[in-house]
Amino acid sequence: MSDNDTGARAGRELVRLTGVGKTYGTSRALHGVDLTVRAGEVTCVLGDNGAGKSTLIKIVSGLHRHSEGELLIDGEPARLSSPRDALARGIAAVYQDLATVTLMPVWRNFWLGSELTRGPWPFQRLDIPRMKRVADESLRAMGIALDDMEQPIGSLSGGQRQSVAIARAVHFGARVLILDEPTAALGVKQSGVVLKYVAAARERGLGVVFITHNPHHAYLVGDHFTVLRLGTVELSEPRERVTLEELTLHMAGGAELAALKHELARVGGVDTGSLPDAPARPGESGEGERHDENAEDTPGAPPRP
Ligand SMILES: Nc1ncnc2c1ncn2[C@@H]1O[C@H](COP(=O)(O)OP(=O)(O)OP(=O)(O)O)[C@@H](O)[C@H]1O
Repeated sequence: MSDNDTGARAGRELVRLTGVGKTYGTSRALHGVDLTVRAGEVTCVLGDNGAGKSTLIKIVSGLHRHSEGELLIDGEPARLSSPRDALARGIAAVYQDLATVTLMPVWRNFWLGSELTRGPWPFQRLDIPRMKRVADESLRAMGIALDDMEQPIGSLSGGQRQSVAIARAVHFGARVLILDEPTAALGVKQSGVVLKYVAAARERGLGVVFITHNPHHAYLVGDHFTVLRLGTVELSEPRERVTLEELTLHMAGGAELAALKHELARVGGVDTGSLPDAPARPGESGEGERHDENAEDTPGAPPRP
C-alpha cells in the first residue's frame, strides 16, 4: 500500500478486539479486552505499570498471539504471525527505544532496511539522491522540516526522532499506527512536538493507538480513551463522555484514593477535604464541565475539534 492510500474513510473500523486475553504460562496478563481502532481517530490506551498495555500492543502489532477472544482487521477475523505480517496489513508500531542508527544521517535512517536502488541487477547501486528527496518530501508532508537531512539522527531531539519514526511509518503505508509511550521520556515542549505529529497522522486518516501513562497528553489528542487495570478494561469511553479530571482520577486509582480518604478521615488528624472523591461514572459528571484542554503541565498541541 502506498502512503496515498492511508486516507481511509474517517470513522471506518480498521482493527477491532473483542474479549481478547493473553496468558503467559499460568499468569493472566490480559482478559476480556474490547478495543476498536478507527480511521482518522486516536484511541488512547492508558494504564499503570503492569496494566497490560505492552501485552495489548504486542497482540495488535503481531509480536504475540492472543490466547482468547477475537482480532478483526477490516472486519475480517485475523491472526498475525509476526510484526512483518502486521505491517503487510498496514499495522505499524513505533516503540520508545526507536530502532535507529544514531550516527547515520536522518535520510539513511528513514530508509533503513528498505533502501531504494537504481540500475539493472546485478549492477544496482543505492539511489541516494532519490532517497534523500523522498525522505525530505515525506517529512515535510507531515510538517517536519529539518535543516539538514545529512545530520546524524542522534543529533535530533527525542521528540524529533519520534516524529521521524512516525513519518517513516506513514510513508511505508501504515494505516494503523501504534505508538508506545512516545512522550514518556520527553519534556513538555518535546512532548508537544510529538503530539502535533500524532494529530497530523490522524488528519491523514490513520487510526492511531496512543499508549501512555499521562492523561494530560492523552486528552490533548484522544478521541477515545481506554483505561486498563490489572489486565482488564476499567474505562472505555469516547471523548464526549469523559473529562480530563475523570481520566486523571482513573489513572491515579481514584477508587482506592477515595477508600484511603475514608480511612484517613476515621483516623483523624489529616485534612481530607482536598482529597479527590471516587471517579464519577462517565456521564454522571454533568455536561459542560469539560476541563480546559490547555491546563497547566500540558504541552501546546492542537485543540481537538
Ligand atoms: N513475557 C511475559 N511473561 C510472563 N508475564 C508477563 C510477560 N509480559 C508481561 N507479563 C505480565 O503481564 C502483566 C501485564 O504486563 P504488561 O507489560 O503488558 O503491562 P504494561 O501495562 O505494559 O506495564 P508497563 O507500563 O510497566 O510496561 C504483568 O503482570 C506482567 O508481569
